[in-house]
Formats: sequence, structure tokens, C-alpha cells
Amino acid sequence: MRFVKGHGTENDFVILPDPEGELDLSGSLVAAICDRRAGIGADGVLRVVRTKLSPEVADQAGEAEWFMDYRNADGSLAEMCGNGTRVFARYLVDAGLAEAGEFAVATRAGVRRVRLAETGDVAVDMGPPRVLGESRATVAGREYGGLRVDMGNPHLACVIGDPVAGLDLTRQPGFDPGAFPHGVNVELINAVGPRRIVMRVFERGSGETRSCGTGAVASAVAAAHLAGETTGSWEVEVLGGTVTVTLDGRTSHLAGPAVLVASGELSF
Ligand SMILES: N[C@@H](CCC[C@H](N)C(=O)O)C(=O)O
Repeated sequence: MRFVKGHGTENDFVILPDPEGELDLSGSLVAAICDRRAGIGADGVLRVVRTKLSPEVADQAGEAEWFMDYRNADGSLAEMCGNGTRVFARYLVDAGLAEAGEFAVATRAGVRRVRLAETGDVAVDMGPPRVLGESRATVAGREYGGLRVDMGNPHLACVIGDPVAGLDLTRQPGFDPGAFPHGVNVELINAVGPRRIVMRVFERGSGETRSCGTGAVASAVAAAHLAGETTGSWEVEVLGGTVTVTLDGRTSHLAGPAVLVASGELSF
């Protein structure tokens, strides 16, 4: 099985080209590939398959030729992955499957438009964030209030007003299962300057990761909400670098580096 490895601000993925949809990608195979000692190691898998051959998103085939079939490191499915979409776009162009410039990608959360800049950055229109109210997360016995933000996938974005570096995110933060029946990605955020925030994230299905695109947008939305703003650009510092989130009142954009670092043959 061919694979390519890539990352967006160190949110890393194993890309599996499967244009004709022939791969039987079980949850246990995904978990084995993502294992950082016995496998390649990654936060998730991006299967590259033609949209028209994927019944769950075939209605997007008129707009997007390729479907980003995203799986978390534990093998679970997720609706959307912001950094994954950017790395997926980089792969499509490098593999000659899409023309550089602007094009659409199918995801479980709907069509997302991506744009490759000459600088090497990849930007994606992430769609309108939906703010669903407030909730609470518990980290190492301490409760934090946060905003529930739906980015196609569920987020609880908590601006904690303190540095996030020392937080223990080795375990899943506590959350209200009534508010998040399918689990949640939890962001802990500190505002460090005008429209500049530092974020750490515990991802549903992957644990703490060094970046999360949907989480960065949810975090910018939470910081904006607290500041009484609805539009503007936020620099979001994550463990793996910095991404830029732009909110325009209608939709949201995520931009940052997306690179491919290796390719090879899997013997699973
Ligand atoms: N890292 C991703 C989000 C991946 C999915 C998430 N773990 C979930 O289960 O919703 C991103 O960059 O958005």
C-alpha cells in the first residue's frame, strides 16, 4: 500500500491514495498505521478517493473530484479536519491530481474550497462557524468555561486567561456528554496580544496534537466573542507553529503551511 506522510503545523497525517475506492480501511488498520512506535505514526489518516465513488459524499461529486476521507488516530471517523484539508490539497497538487490555484475538496462536512499560495501556504474556506452556547471542560480537576462551536465537527473552546503551557493534557478533559453526545475536541486558549492567541488542543480520537485547524477557528471565534468582535484576522500559536484565522461575519478561513515529508510502501 503506497503512502505519503505530511503535516500542517505538525498536525501530521498518513495519506493513502485510493483513487478507485478499493481499500478496505478498517478502524484497526488506521490505528495500526497511526501508532507512533509500531506504525508510521500520525494524528490521522487521509484517504484520497474519487468523490463519485464514495456513497456518503457522492452528492458533492459535481463540485469536488476528490473526497478527503479523514480518520482519527484511534480509527474513528470525523466530519472535518482543517489541517487535513490543507495537507490533502498539497498532496493533490504534488501528485498531479489537481491544478495549483483554487479548487474544491469533498468532506463529510460538505465541500471546502482550498487555495495554494505561491508562498507555499495553503488556505481553506472552513465555512461559517456555528456558536451553540456555553459549556464547561475539566482539566486536571479544574473547571473552565468555554464556547461550543460547531465547525462541522464539535469543539469546546475555552479562553482561560492564563498561560496554557503547563496544562496537563495527557488525558481527555472532562466535558458534558449531554452537550457533546459524539465527543468533543477541547481547546484551551490564552489571549496574548491584540488578535493573537495561544492554543493547546485535546482532539477527540487522537489525544493532544500539535495543531488543529478546526480548533484554531473555534478558538478565534471564542476569543472574538469575548472581545465583542465578529470580524478580523487572528494569529493562532500552536505547539507546531502558527496559523491565521480570518472571520468575515459570513465564513471563516484558515491559512498556514502544509508540507509533504516522506513517501513509501506500507507492509500492513
Ligand atoms: N486535526 C483536525 C481535526 C481532526 C478531527 C477531530 N479530531 C474530530 O474528531 O473532530 C483539524 O485540523 O481540524
